[in-house]
Amino acid sequence: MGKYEDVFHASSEDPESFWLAAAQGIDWEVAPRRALDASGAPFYRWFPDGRLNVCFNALDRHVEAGRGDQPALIYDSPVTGTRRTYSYTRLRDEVATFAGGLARLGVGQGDRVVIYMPMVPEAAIAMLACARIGAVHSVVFGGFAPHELALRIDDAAPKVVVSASCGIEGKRVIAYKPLLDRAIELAVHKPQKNVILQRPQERAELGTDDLDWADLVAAAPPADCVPVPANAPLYILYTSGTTGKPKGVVRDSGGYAVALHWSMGAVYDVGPGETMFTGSDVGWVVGHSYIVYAPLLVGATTVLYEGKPVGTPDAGQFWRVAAEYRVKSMFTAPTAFRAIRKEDPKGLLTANYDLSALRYLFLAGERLDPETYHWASTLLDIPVIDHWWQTETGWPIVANPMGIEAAPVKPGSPTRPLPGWDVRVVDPSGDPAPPGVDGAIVVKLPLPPGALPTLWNDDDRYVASYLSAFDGYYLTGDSGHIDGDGYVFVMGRTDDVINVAGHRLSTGSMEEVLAAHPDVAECAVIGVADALKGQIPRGFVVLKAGTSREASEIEAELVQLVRDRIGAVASLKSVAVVAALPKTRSGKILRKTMRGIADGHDEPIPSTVDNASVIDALRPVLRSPDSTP
Ligand SMILES: CCC(=O)SCCNC(=O)CCNC(=O)[C@H](O)C(C)(C)COP(=O)(O)OP(=O)(O)OC[C@H]1O[C@@H](n2cnc3c(N)ncnc32)[C@H](O)[C@@H]1OP(=O)(O)O
Repeated sequence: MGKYEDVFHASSEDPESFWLAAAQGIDWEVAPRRALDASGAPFYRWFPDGRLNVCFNALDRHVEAGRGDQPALIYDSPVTGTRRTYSYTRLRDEVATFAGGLARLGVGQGDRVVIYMPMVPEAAIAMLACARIGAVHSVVFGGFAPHELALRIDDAAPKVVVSASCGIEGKRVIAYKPLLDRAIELAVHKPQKNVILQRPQERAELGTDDLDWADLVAAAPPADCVPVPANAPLYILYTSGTTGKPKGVVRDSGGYAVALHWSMGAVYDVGPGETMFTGSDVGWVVGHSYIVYAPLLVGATTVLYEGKPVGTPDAGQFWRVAAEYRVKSMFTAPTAFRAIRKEDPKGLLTANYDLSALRYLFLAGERLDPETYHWASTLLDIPVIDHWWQTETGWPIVANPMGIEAAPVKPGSPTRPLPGWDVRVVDPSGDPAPPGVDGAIVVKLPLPPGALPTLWNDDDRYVASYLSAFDGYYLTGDSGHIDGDGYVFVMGRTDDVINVAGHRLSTGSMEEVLAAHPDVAECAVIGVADALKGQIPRGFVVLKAGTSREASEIEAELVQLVRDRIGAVASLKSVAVVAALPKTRSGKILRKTMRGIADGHDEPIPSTVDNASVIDALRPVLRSPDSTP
């Protein structure tokens, strides 16, 4: 057996010993004597008798161990021309002070704090400050519109919201405060205070419920770490479901800390004093896990980058960051690499930088197409590691573990399941699919430490969404197959969630927005293949009888409506008014057929179709987004 097989075998034969051994990488106030508590199955808990503080593990313990002068976080912002290095001591002190400020505002253990911020170090400081005092943060991605922020505020019911005066998107300055004000207006729950980081690019006008970040910290005494039970929630992170209401993924403290710490060595091969650069956003789980928590938990240096892979100002910025900070592991989404390749197809800009420290490129967040894989691995001549995981899981499910053993790569596959993950593929009746045959990808319960224990305030939805399709298994919502060598191939989704530039979005929630337009009788939104973003959404609407307005006018309104309600991140740029939508005889819209045709496949027409001529009429519109019916 190879080393991977040995480790995997150890994790599945005796998970209790395996995870208790991994737990030794964490400093506990009370060390756990048990790993798994299955007494409440299907709700599983990890390290039920342990107590810890995640912020202490991320910061204080490294200072106490003599690493206080080492860089913990490097802020690199080409859009503002700023570079700032936080040593572990400085980051610990700034986090402790902000935590003291939050405590002064009445935030205590278990209270929620919503963080709606651009990619500035204060976003990470606010997250760690919550962890320090046992508060639960919920970071909302800055590309979401007020309506989406309001939904999250209502669900999380935060005492305080932390935000900034503005974000910077390429060359555009986006004022955040009006978006926050609008969200609070829309929300039923009203936070007691908003803490606003004033940025020089655009200062916000503060109201009576607002506090300037600088004023808060100026008057705050530093707060100590508050040890919490391992099962205390560290954060809530919302993700798209099949309806407009996002799902609040809960992350526990102990299991997450153990899993992330273990993954840094086993998967990413990054340890104390080494540097990781994750080109993502703190609003996504990749940002939570591999910009903020995991690198700090192991005493590494993390790079927090405010900019884009291209255009800020050029396609060489990721190489610059890698060279300047001697990055060992770089992690980003395939879309970022497709964008770089589009701008610099031969990768000529790499020649300007010393990439000798760069050992690995990790890619996740969406399917890695073989072309991008080959381009990146030929250009960089280092292992390019596709890996697969989800907001729900918190850390990778399937990956080629660089710290254990590098397996031969099969382009199109993220390789084999990591220890802790018993991944299966099943047919619709729950029977195992034979090797190479596509089906639903599921994971046998219990999920390992770090994965979601439930949804915020919604155990029923947790069971209904993830556990009820196949008894004893977690439904990933992804489809694919496992080949004869145990390699997993993730091919797509089984629901109406789409992946646009590594952003997980619900077509159902976009349909809800289109359907709310007064002229729309019915609609469908589908995700179609896109060379740059992987997938993009396209909308199709049928107008109410008697509507006499210009179709183009309504189409433009609908595009704007989705942007206003969900946010720019939805990337819905094309909505077409059509005469009818294809349906089955029972009235179900044939979205899968529409998607197949739009993607240029020879899509079979289902025998249940009500009126095949509707499909014929729609075919040219589906094939070309610009053609009119
Ligand atoms: C493994 C578990 C997971 O999957 S966690 C999720 C992992 N996903 C990621 O890390 C996301 C990776 N993608 C990216 O970083 C970006 O999409 C990259 C590749 C950099 C491209 O960025 P960009 O060119 O802005 O395209 P986009 O599709 O992201 O943006 C669409 C429109 O939204 C806007 N937007 C984006 N972010 C913000 C923000 N924080 N605040 C305000 N607006 C934002 C963009 O500017 C863009 O707007 P517009 O349509 O051009 O006007």
